[in-house]
Amino acid sequence: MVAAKSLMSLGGDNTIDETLFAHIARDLTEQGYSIRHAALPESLSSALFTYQQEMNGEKFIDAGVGRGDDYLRNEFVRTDEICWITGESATGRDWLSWAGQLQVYLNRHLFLGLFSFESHFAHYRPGDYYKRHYDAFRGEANRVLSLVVYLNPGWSTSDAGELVLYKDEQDRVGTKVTPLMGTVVTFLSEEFPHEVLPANRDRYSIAGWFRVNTSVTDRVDPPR
Ligand SMILES: O=C(O)CCC(=O)C(=O)O
Ligand SMILES: [Fe+2]
Repeated sequence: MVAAKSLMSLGGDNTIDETLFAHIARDLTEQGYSIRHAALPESLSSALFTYQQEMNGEKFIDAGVGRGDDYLRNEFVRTDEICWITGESATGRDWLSWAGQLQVYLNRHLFLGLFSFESHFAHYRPGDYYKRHYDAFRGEANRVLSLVVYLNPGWSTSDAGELVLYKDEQDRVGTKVTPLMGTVVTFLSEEFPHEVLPANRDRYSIAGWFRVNTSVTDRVDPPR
């Protein structure tokens, strides 16, 4: 019922593609990360692109302020600006619904116990970066799976701004991901250090995290 509803709200050619979810699940099982090109449903990425452009920077805040989780962030390591996606707009809801379906699929097939999802738009101006970091620290945070999608049509190699995903603490080479429209990256938050290299043009993306529920009697986490 819920699935049927969000399918309808995506409309047009934007049917939920379980094949993609299956590929992501297999990638995660085999290697702990997944990089899929031209993967996000096209009408969803173009709606997100338009929405993001129309916000015109007004709702963005410097990354590193604004949420309880920000102990994971630090202005010395990142210079981008962000805007949390709350589901106030139809486009935001379509995005959250798509991520929700991925969550349900992964829980069903990989038993990850993903409990909630949070995400934000990010804007890296030319020269902005996010130094090598983990999205979660082993045993400390409840972010278990990171999800990044890119909203940059026509990105070329000379635009730089790649995500570099390292396979472990020792890896200094990594795998470079071009932040091209429609690419979907998923990885286990505690396992893979990664960084965003400076770009030569404005770079737009959505970064999100699936969390497990680590609430205890006197502490609700994630916060309501
Ligand atoms: O934009 C990207 O490629 C990754 C962003 C990131 O690592 C983060 O926001 O934690
Ligand atoms: Fe990250």
